[in-house]
Amino acid sequence: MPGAVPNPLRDVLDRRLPRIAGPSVLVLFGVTGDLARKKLLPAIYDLANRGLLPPGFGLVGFARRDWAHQDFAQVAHEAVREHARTPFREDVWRQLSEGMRFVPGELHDDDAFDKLADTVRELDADRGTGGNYAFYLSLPPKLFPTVVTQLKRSGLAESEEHAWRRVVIEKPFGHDLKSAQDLNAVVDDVFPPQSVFRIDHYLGKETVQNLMALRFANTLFEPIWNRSYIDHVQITMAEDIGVGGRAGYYDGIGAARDVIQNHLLQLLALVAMEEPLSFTADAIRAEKEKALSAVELPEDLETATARGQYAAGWQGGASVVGYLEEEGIPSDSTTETYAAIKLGVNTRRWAGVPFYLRTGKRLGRRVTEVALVFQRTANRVFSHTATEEQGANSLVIRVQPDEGVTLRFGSKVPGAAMEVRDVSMDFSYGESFTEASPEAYERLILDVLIGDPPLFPRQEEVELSWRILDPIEEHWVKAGRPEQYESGAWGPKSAHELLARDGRQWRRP
Ligand SMILES: NC(=O)C1=CN([C@@H]2O[C@H](COP(=O)(O)OP(=O)(O)OC[C@H]3O[C@@H](n4cnc5c(N)ncnc54)[C@H](OP(=O)(O)O)[C@@H]3O)[C@@H](O)[C@H]2O)C=CC1
Ligand SMILES: O=C1O[C@H](COP(=O)(O)O)[C@@H](O)[C@H](O)[C@H]1O
Repeated sequence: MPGAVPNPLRDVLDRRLPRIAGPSVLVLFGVTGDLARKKLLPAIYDLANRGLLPPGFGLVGFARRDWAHQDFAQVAHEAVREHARTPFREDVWRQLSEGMRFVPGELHDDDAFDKLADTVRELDADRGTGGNYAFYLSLPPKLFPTVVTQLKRSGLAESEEHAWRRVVIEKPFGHDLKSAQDLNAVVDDVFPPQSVFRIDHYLGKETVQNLMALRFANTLFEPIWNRSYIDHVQITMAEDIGVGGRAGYYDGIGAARDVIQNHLLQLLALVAMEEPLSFTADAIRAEKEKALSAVELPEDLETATARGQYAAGWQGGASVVGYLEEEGIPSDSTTETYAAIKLGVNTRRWAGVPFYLRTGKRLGRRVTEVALVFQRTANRVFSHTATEEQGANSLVIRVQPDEGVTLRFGSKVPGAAMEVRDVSMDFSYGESFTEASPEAYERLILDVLIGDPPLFPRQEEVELSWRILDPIEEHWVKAGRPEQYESGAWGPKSAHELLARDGRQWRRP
């Protein structure tokens, strides 16, 4: 019986069937923010355009603006025109915008929440969304408990028996272990675990999901995916943008809490974990949790970490201001905009293999990649000069923007001499697939509306990640001001020294 054959990719194959959201209302908090404008509203339109939202879908925005419904629809229209991936279609937009409502208010204001509850219920009745509501918290993290408490107080969190409620919580979930546990206690008091969707949008990226396909659907990589062959792993998330208009959110949070605690440690978990029993949420999360539990911090955090703050410089042919001169940033801020850390993973597969993680704003260019750098061969039969242009073999998963995978290895240079030089074998999504990659938020919002949890970290993963980061953050508080680095360069000197001490260097993506 074919269905009985164990096949870990079966769940993925099943996903080729169209998955369409059922009737529902999505309530979006923080609708005027950067994330909502650039990603969430365009993703909702793209889902509608692809026919993955039901015709009666409702969208309610909430923010501190004196807007009428049509003002919100106008803002959403501009966001969609500017950032959506699919072509603009008037009929799709009309249907979507007919289901849009806006409620102005402060999150602490009970009256505003009561108005929100009335608006959602009226829309539900108008559009026939069956009492199914999802609440998306695209807000500064300190406001998450307030909203969850208000959802309970206003009765919005409570559903009739036939309907569902889901809450989507943006990252970072807390700012340390204790606050993550406190936040979870608040959330847990209002929503059952299966209704809580902690978003880490990196898990929605095709290239990140492909890590599992690459490893577990091929015979080629897994046998060498271990300490016997791999010298070290580098995980890089570099951005060329600065803090932009997000001072209020970013200052005091910093690069490590903003993206290492979540995106980069999730990438580490996907690289380090063992093959899950299946692609169900429980099976994947269990393996990621084992990997995160095995993470070890080096003893000397001073030499195993680096952090920096961007100074003025040149980027894309223009001069840019330093972090301390950005609007809304205190001139004595010690928030880091660059962070690098060295971690170990104490498992049979990885013992002794360092994982170097780095992220920063205002770096040379925008690129995210995972590079597995292999041990060098003895090169016994080659003269030193024959291999001087050869580096270590590497397998690079190019997460973005040039999505694909590169295998780098040495090859004979044509000619009479036996000379070896590095060459690349490339897989590029654009060339290999006719199907375009959906934007991560498109995939994740759809999963929320369908109620499909595998791409959402659970509380245990969040807590394990804070356990890794907390001692580093504590060390940095004692260490004083972060080192300045020039905008447009590749981070502070201490980050380069971190690898140089180990006889290695950062890849230049
Ligand atoms: N921006 C990004 O690229 C990404 C962001 N995220 C996450 O998304 C979340 C939001 O980030 P981002 O959009 O960048 O933040 P912004 O600072 O750009 O937006 C914050 C939003 O929160 C609203 N808000 C703030 N205080 C209140 C309040 N007291 N009452 C009502 N509304 C309030 C603001 O509304 P108002 O107009 O009233 O001020 C605004 O809509 C964060 O958790 C962040 O980590 C995750 C991945 C990427
Ligand atoms: O989570 C975040 O991610 C964005 C970068 O996202 P990407 O998908 O473009 O890599 C980052 O700018 C932001 O600071 C952070 O909160």
